[in-house]
Parts: sequence; C-alpha cells; structure tokens
Amino acid sequence: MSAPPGSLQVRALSWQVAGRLIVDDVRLDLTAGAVTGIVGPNGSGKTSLLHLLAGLLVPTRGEVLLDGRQVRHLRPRERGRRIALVEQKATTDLELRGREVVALGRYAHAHGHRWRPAVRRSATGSPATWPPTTGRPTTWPSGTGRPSPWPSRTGRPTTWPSTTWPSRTGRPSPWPSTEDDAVARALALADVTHLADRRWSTLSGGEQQRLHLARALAQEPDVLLLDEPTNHLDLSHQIDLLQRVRELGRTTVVVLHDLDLAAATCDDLVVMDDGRVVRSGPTADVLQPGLLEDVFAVRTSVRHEDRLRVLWHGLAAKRSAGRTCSVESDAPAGLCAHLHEESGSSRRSSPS
Ligand SMILES: Nc1ncnc2c1ncn2[C@@H]1O[C@H](COP(=O)(O)OP(=O)(O)OP(=O)(O)O)[C@@H](O)[C@H]1O
Repeated sequence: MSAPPGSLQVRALSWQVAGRLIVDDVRLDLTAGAVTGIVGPNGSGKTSLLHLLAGLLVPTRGEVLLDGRQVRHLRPRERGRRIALVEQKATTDLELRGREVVALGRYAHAHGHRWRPAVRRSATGSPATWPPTTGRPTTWPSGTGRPSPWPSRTGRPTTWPSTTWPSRTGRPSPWPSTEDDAVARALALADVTHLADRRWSTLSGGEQQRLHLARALAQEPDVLLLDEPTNHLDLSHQIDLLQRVRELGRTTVVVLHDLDLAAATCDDLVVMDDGRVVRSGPTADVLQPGLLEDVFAVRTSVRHEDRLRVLWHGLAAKRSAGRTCSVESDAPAGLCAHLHEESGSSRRSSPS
C-alpha cells in the first residue's frame, strides 16, 4: 500500500531578511495525516516558517519537500491544489459574500481558464502580486506592507469568482456546478453555511476566521497550514474548529499560542525560540514544565488526566538576555545541556 500524500520534510531551512536570521536551520519530518503544532513566543519565527512551508517565501538556505518534491518547484496550480494556508490576518475592502470568499479556494481547481498573471518577487522574497503560489490571495490588502493589493486593476471582475468564470477571451464561461458543490462542502465542513450570503464587511472577526478555514478547505489540500486559526474564536468554537481539523485527517501544521489547546489537539509539537527549533516530537514528550519555563518564562504543570493538560501558575523569573539559557538562570541545569543538544548550536548555552 502506498503512503498517503502529504508528508513534509524540512531540511536545514533558514530564512534571512534585512540581515537578520528569522528562521535558523530548521529540520523537521512531518508525517502525512498528522496534526503538528508550532508554539513559541512572539517573534520566534512561527509565521515565517509556515510561509516557507507554503512556498511563499524563498529560503535563504535549505528546502521543503512535499512527498519528496521541492515545494518551491511545484507549479503554482499544483501547489494551490495541495497546500492551503490560513493566514493570521486577512482582510479585504471588497464587498464579497461568504460564498465568494470560499469560492476563491477553488481557483487552482477550476477548469477552462488559462489566465496566468505573473508572480513578482519582492526584495524580501514575498510574492508581490496576486495570484500567489497557493492559488489564492495569500494576503489580502491589509496594510501590513506585505503582498500588494488584490485584485489588480486590469478589469477582472471584482466579485469574481461568482456565477461566472473568466475565460481566455474575456467572455464569461459557466462556473461548473461541481465547483458549487465543492464550495457548499467546504462551507458545511467549517460549519459556516449560514454565512454564505453574508457580506464580508458585516461579519465578526470570528465569523471571518471560520470562513477563511472554509476557503482553505475548498482547496481540498493534502497539507493545511493554519496560523493562529483560533485567535478570534470563543472557547467552544476554538475546540470545535480544531476537532474538525483533526477529523479531516490531512497533514496539518497549526500555529497556536494556547498550550493547553495545543496539548489537546496536536499529535506532535514543535517549540520555536529565536528562529530555531528547541524541541520537536510527540506532544506529551515535548510539553515539559522545565522547557516551557525556559522558552515562555511561565511556570506550568503538565497533567496526564482524561487528556494531556497544561496549567500555568504564573510568570517565572525573567529570561536571561537574548533568551539564552545561562547558569545564572532559573532553568534546571539539565535543560541547558538539552537545548544545546537539540539546537545543535552553542548559541543557547552559556559559555563555560
Ligand atoms: N519581511 C520581514 N522583514 C523584516 N522582519 C521580518 C519580516 N517578516 C518577519 N520579520 C520579523 O521576524 C520575526 C519573526 O516573525 P514571525 O511573524 O515569523 O514571528 P511569530 O513567531 O509568528 O510571531 P507572533 O507570535 O507574534 O505572530 C519578527 O521579529 C518579525 O518582526
């Protein structure tokens, strides 16, 4: 029996911008179908790593392989069919309906159009024009200074795709009913069918976030990349969304800040700090109070009850400068050696 699609290998991956190493020599093996959480402090490089996995950033060194093939070398449409990314922030001033937002996820699947605008690369390596490599808008106009506005001013319909599809000649060709079915399926999977006819600008942050998930599901990807998908959701919707994601059985990489939610959801965890992976492996092995205290500067306990739980008890002593583990820090002595070993670098260890 052949292996299910969607295994990801990350080989010695680094990304540098403006002279600063943001992602530093990351090596990971993500099993097809597993849910892997990425946790780490603000600015530790989680989003950047996710964008490298999606092929949206050009690595300075190293590579990402999807089922043995370099993600960067996949044709945009194939990448759009195989990898879906839900961004942390995505907004638009366009008056799209919920259904149209989800239909954007079908771009890479729809047949009969040959329109292929060029993708320019900005100096930072981010896509500068739409469409992105994942086959849909990677970042909508958001004022973040990253990719440029979508859609362009070339006269494409602003509400596209709706009931028509732009043909090569500019005449609308029918939007296939199979596409409508796929959109309806994605709306149902994300439990947002009731938002299909709502205007985007009238939706709450949580509703928009759940529609973003539906858009990604409409891509029917092998790999689902989610950047803080629960940050606008109430507790019940957080649990519900992550359960739905688990039930999909797709290779999923999800950035989460809530360690307890990560404990409940993820098969594997990757802990990042300062651009590096300080620990990765099965969730229960990774979630150790000593490691969490050193990385997050928070005192925690980890319980194996009906499920794995992470409880926090308060702030730990301030981390030493540069997040290094030093002999003066409160971290257990063994942890320095561990971080040294895991990172394969002396950067985290104090000079002896
Ligand atoms: N294009 C860029 N140019 C300059 N610096 C950047 C760029 N992209 C990211 N950075 C910097 O890289 C660091 C890591 O950013 P990233 O968004 O990957 O972190 P993160 O772990 O996802 O953070 P958060 O938890 O706050 O979302 C940050 O200090 C950020 O300012």
